[in-house]
Amino acid sequence: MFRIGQGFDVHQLTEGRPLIIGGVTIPYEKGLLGHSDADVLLHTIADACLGAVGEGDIGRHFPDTDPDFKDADSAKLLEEVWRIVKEKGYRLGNVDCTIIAQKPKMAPYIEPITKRVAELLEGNADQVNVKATTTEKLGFTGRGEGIAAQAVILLEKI
Ligand SMILES: Nc1ccn([C@@H]2O[C@H](COP(=O)(O)O)[C@@H](O)[C@H]2O)c(=O)n1
Ligand SMILES: C[C@@]1(CO)OP(=O)(O)OP(=O)(O)OC[C@H]1O
Repeated sequence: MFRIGQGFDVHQLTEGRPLIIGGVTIPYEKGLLGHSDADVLLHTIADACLGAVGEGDIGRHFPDTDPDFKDADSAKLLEEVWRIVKEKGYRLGNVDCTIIAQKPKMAPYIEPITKRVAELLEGNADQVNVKATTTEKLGFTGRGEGIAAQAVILLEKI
């Protein structure tokens, strides 16, 4: 049996924060703003996982009003989400993600991000695909005001 889930998330770019995407710190003049470390890709993947197993979303599991999650490492949040997925008897089929960012150029970081996501979902790199796109300078992503990410995940019943 298979379950499918999708995720979408957006965070604002601001000065004075590190840019962390997919668990990888990327050198850039701005970082993402959030209650946690604002890792837009890991949040998106966590939401896709939770959606696939009918467990709501990350805000329900890790409220942004809870001081425990202030500046939280989103890898730890995804590990917790993955524990729920495994508890329900699923393993990774594959996950396909898109990072929507005008800048910075993501290409040099796609491989380390893919490896990290595979590690967090206890799969292999060939089960994880990470893409990036600009929005051709259109909209909030195009103006460099924020970064968005989306993901679709397929889980297989063990
Ligand atoms: N932040 C980004 C955005 C895009 N890329 C790569 O460039 C290719 C072309 O992007 P378009 O938005 O013009 O279609 C895209 O397919 C990515 O390979 C990137 O590395 N970083
Ligand atoms: C991750 C959480 C919790 O720290 O906070 P943020 O970093 O603000 O991220 P968001 O994607 O807005 O929603 C989930 C939150 O509850």
